[in-house]
Parts: sequence; structure tokens; C-alpha cells
Amino acid sequence: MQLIILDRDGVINYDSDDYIKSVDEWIALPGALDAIARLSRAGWTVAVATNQSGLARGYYTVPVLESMHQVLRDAVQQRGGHLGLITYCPHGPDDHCSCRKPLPGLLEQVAQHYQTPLDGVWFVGDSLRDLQAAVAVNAQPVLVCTGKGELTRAQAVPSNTLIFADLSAVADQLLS
Ligand SMILES: O=P(O)(O)OC[C@@H](O)[C@H]1O[C@@H](OP(=O)(O)O)[C@@H](O)[C@@H](O)[C@@H]1O
Ligand SMILES: [Mg+2]
Ligand SMILES: [Zn+2]
Repeated sequence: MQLIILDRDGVINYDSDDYIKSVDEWIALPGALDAIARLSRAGWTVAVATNQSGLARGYYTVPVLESMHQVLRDAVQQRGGHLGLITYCPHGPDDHCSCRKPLPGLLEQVAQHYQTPLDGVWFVGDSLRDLQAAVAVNAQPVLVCTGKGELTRAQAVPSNTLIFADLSAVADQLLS
């Protein structure tokens, strides 16, 4: 199967250092929804793996998070696409869970859901922890320069990281 996994904040939607705490604060990045729909229409399975420590911090609730994700799903569907599994880590840094990126637990949940290996699967993120999670499961780390991506690019990223301007450029590459 053609599977691609996306980080959410900073890749699909604008990120904020104050967290994305409501549906109103959830604003898609230019071209991101069309990119997901283009991939989906071309037969790709598009999943999402996102840290959401704002839940543990009490900044928003699961119903609010789910409403953001319904907006995302509806917007992709309106473009003729389908968004697959959205898996998230609800924990905080001190919860010592196994799913908070850079740990690969979210990616492993995607692999389990689709019963497919992750070797070489593109995981597209804007933070170093996204790239590290990809490397941990032998997936392909892909950095986009939206969200925190430019800051991340200035750090030491995994040597095999692919770098693109944004999610639209990632879709262009995969669909070329
Ligand atoms: O990029 P993804 O994984 O989709 O989601 C990131 C968000 O959960 C938030 O993650 C926080 O990091 P801490 O969880 O506080 O370390 C901060 O980076 C926030 O700016 C950001 O909105
Ligand atoms: Mg991010
Ligand atoms: Zn977790």
C-alpha cells in the first residue's frame, strides 16, 4: 500500500507556541488540504501522527480536539479526498508514555492499524522529534519548512532527511 504519515501542527495547519486550543485556532496551511486530497485521490493512504500535550496540560479537551479533526476530515472530503487514521499522544512530557514523539509509538499504531511495515514510509514533520520518530522505525524522515521547520532545519537533522518547502511540494514529488 502507498502510505504516507503526516505530523499535524506546522505541517497541515498553522502551529502556535500557545498551542492550537480550539477549532477557531485550527487554520489549514496554504495548499495542505489540497495536497492531502491529491495524494488520496491518487490512491495514497494518508494518516496523521500528532503530539497533543495540550490535553495533558488542560488547554483543551478530547471533544475539542476531535472537532478540529472533523473539520480537517470534512475539508479533505470536500476536495474529493479521504483522510485515514489520525493518532495522537495525549500525554505530557512527564508522563513517560511510549507514544510521545520522538518515541515511535504513534507510528507503530499506524503500522498496526493498516497491518503494514513502516520501512521507507514517508513521515512528514516540522520538528526534530518527528524526524527522530521516523528514524526509530526505519521510516523516511521528511522535513517541511512550514511551522517550526525552518528552526528544525538549522539543527542537526538525520542524514537521510528529505527537505521540502511545504506539504504541497511533498505531494508534487510523490505524484510526479
Ligand atoms: O506538531 P504536532 O506533533 O502535530 O503537535 C505539536 C503540538 O502538540 C504542540 O507541541 C508543543 O510541544 P510540547 O508537547 O509542549 O513539547 C509545542 O511545540 C506547541 O507549539 C505545539 O502546538
Ligand atoms: Mg509539528
Ligand atoms: Zn503518549
